[in-house]
Amino acid sequence: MAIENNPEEEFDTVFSLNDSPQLSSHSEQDCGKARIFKIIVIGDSNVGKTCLTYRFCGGAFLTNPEATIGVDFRERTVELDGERIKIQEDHHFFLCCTLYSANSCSLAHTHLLPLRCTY
Ligand SMILES: Nc1nc2c(ncn2[C@@H]2O[C@H](COP(=O)(O)OP(=O)(O)OP(=O)(O)O)[C@@H](O)[C@H]2O)c(=O)[nH]1
Repeated sequence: MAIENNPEEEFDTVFSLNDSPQLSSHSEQDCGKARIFKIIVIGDSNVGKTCLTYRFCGGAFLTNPEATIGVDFRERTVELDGERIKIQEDHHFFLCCTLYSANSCSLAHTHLLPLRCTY
């Protein structure tokens, strides 16, 4: 069973360079303790990638999202079976375009791609 963060205390997120630095509360101390899982979220523009990841990492729905240019990055630490696990999430619009052209398939929904796990 996963124990979720208290969003107000442990919401780790890194927004794009244009956003306020006060929103980031990433702790360097956490990096060495938790196993890290990286996830890529891809999908067409305006399908809800930003809101989905913000909701997962921040515990709240983003009411006024702006279009993401390039890549957005957030992370969240959860406790699973007594182990601290850090989930790092990138969401990409450009990668989606690349996959869309390569596969000639529709990416009308948000997709989650597990990338790798590091210690
Ligand atoms: N009704 C509804 N609207 C949603 C939901 N998730 C996101 N939206 C709306 O969909 C629009 C796009 O959401 P974003 O999260 O910015 O979408 P995105 O895929 O990150 O868009 P890009 O940054 O352009 O790639 C916004 O107006 C959101 O308010 C949802 O679950 N339900």
